[in-house]
Order: sequence, then structure tokens, then C-alpha cells
Amino acid sequence: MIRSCLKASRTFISHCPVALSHDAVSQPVLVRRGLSMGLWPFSASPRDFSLPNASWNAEMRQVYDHYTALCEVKTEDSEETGPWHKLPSYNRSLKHAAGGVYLSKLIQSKARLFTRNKKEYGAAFEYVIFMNKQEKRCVCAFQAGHLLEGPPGHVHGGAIATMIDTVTGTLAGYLVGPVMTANLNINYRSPIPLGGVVLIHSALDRLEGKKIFVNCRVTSTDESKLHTEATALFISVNMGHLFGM
Ligand SMILES: CCCCCCCCCCCCCCCC(=O)SCCNC(=O)CCNC(=O)[C@H](O)C(C)(C)COP(=O)(O)OP(=O)(O)OC[C@H]1O[C@@H](n2cnc3c(N)ncnc32)[C@H](O)[C@@H]1OP(=O)(O)O
Repeated sequence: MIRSCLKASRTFISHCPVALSHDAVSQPVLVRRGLSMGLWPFSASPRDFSLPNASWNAEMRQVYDHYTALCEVKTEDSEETGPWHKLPSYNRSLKHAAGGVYLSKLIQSKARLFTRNKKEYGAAFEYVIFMNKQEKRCVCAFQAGHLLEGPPGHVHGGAIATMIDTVTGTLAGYLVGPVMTANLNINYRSPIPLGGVVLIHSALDRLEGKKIFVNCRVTSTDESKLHTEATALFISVNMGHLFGM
């Protein structure tokens, strides 16, 4: 069983955008693997859910174009990489999931990332995350679909919390490797209209041993309106923790 867990974790590791070296199962060592996902095991060309689609409104597209331009600085001679990176986003993390420790094969095969479990464009979580590793921060453009309604015409607080957990967790994971959320503190300041686009800004506050403290602000795209503020604590875990070992 331990061998199958290790195999599962290695499969997982080798397909993370920011992954650990193979001998990092018990001792994380960060290895930047770039954004290529060419060896993805589930299909020849997995869908990157963070690419523009027909459901994106003009504001969402505008933010995407703005940050994409900051990713690629083209000169006459060469195409340099800017300080920002667009992260790809897939709906499955694991082929073998928890190595059979907890999950039945049926559940393993059907498991999907919560925020990417709708095939219908625009129905729920449309988002794209841009990472700035130098500044240890990221920005997410989030367009909330009609299935995320809470108060009439506005986004459900749980859906907002999900996105905050996702963005802050992605930042923490990008910077230090596998993490789990230990604490999430949220203040809802003003409601987010359904179908609207907001920016979710997240930055590293500090690292204390295994603890990663991250802050987060959800604002309008022009940043004039504050919708939500949050702080999050993530704990660095080894792959064994994720697989119940
Ligand atoms: C792997 C990534 C793959 C990504 C690829 C797919 C891409 C898509 C990206 C989407 C990104 C989504 C990101 C979502 C991430 C979740 O939503 S995770 C799910 C929700 N979280 C959980 O279920 C966590 C459940 N809790 C646990 O497993 C364990 O309690 C923890 C949090 C891992 C900590 O356990 P532990 O390692 O034994 O830590 P422990 O030694 O007890 O404590 C370490 C330190 O932290 C402190 N601490 C621990 N808990 C707390 C707390 N709640 N409050 C304050 N301090 C605390 C302790 O006091 C201690 O402090 P020091 O004494 O060192 O000063």
C-alpha cells in the first residue's frame, strides 16, 4: 500500500505546475517545473480551464489581456518573460488519488477539483490566476456564474470563501510546495454582483517554519471598491500527510 501511495504521489508531483522533486515525498524540495503540462496522463490535451471562453464578459477579457501582456515582454530580437506568469488550471490533480487509502476506485475516477467541476462555460467559477513570484503575490480575475447565487443577484459567501481559499492556497503552494489550509478569516465588506468580475489579490505576509501567512483582498477590477478581506494560514505538509500516511 505504501508503495502505491508513493507511486500516486509521484504521479501527482510530476503533473503539478509547481512541483516537488521525486525524492521530496517525505522531504519537500521545491523544483520549478515551468508551466508545461505535456505529460498529463488523462488525455492528450487536457483542458486548461483558465483560458478565455465565450462566457467571459468584456471586463474579464480586459483583465486577462492586461496581465497576459505583463507576462510577455516582446522586444525586436527576442521574447522575454515578464514578472507575471499565468497559471494553468485543470480539473483533476491525481490519476490514482489517495492510493486507495480512503477512496474507492469509483470515487477516484470521478474526483474533480471543486472549482472546476462544471463543464458548462460560465455557470460557476470562471477564473484565471496570474502569479508574480518575485513579489510573492498573485492576482486572480474571477467571474461568478449564475450557479453561485447567495443573496438574490449576488454571490454566495461560501463561493467567495472557496475562491479566497483557492487563490491564497495556490500562492502558498506555489511558494513552498504542498500545503493545507489551517485557518481562514474572512470579512465580507460589500456584496459581489452575480455575473460581475472581481480581482482577488493575495500576497505572502510571512513564513514561520511550517506556517505560511497570506493576506487577501477582493476588489472591483478598478480596485476602487473593496468587497472582501481575508487572512489565511497554511501549513506545509509532506505528500504522506495528503495520502493519510
Ligand atoms: C497540495 C496542493 C495541491 C494543489 C494541486 C491542485 C491545484 C489546485 C489548487 C487549489 C488550491 C486550493 C487550496 C485549498 C486547500 C484546502 O482547502 S485544504 C482543505 C482544508 N484543510 C484541511 O482539511 C486541513 C485539516 N488539518 C490538518 O490536516 C492539520 O491540522 C494541518 C493543518 C495540516 C496541521 O497539522 P500539522 O502538520 O500536524 O501541524 P502542527 O504540527 O499541529 O502545527 C504546526 C504549527 O501550525 C500551528 N497551527 C496548526 N493549525 C493551526 C490553526 N488552525 N490555527 C493556528 N495555528 C495552527 C500550530 O500551532 C503549530 O505552530 P508552532 O507550534 O509551530 O508555532
